[in-house]
Amino acid sequence: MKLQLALDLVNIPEAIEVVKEVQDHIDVVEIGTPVVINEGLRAVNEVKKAFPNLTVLADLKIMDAAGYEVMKATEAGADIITILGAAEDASIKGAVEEAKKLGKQILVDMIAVKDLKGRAQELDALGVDYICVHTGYDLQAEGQNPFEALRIIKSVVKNAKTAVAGGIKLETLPEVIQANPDLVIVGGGITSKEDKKATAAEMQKLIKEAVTA
Ligand SMILES: O=C(CO)[C@H](O)[C@H](O)COP(=O)(O)O
Repeated sequence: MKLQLALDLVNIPEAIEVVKEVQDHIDVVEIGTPVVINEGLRAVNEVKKAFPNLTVLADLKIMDAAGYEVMKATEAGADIITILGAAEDASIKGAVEEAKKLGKQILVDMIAVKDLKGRAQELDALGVDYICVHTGYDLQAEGQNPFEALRIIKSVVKNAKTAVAGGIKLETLPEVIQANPDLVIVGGGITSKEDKKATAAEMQKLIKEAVTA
């Protein structure tokens, strides 16, 4: 089980500062969709250059022209690129094919997918690397969380790794860990804290304890 830090509400220098602080306690750093919208793929490039040993995920939430966008994110230095589960199968196949060619990975974000079970099974058969349940900010604001969705996809996904995102905090991490995802994605649960390093370290500790238990 790995820990991914999601950076959404920062510019490039701020992103680099946050990663400097927590780098010893995370496995993956996500350049969030708002950062890519504000700064472009340059954000992926700058963070990868600053932290070549960290896995960098570009949260492009691709919906179309998938092969091309995966190629551009890869050129910028991304190791994992996201596509939406709601995209056409042709787009998913294009993303997977391009990523495999370039030695990169595809994470499918299931945000807004209604038939989680059915779509997860289809995506699993299409050879994606990760299937991620995600309660976005707009549904978090309505009090929703991704915990039940994680249990649903865990019951059907056979080949892909599973991931979970959406408002996860130190206090809710134990419940997430219990469902045993391969990747736990945390944004505000770390970035909103005064002591980001200590929070990430505590999260990493809980994950390590669970993995070795
Ligand atoms: O992709 C995202 C928003 O669309 C976020 O990166 C993801 O939800 C994780 O951030 P948080 O833990 O703050 O919810």
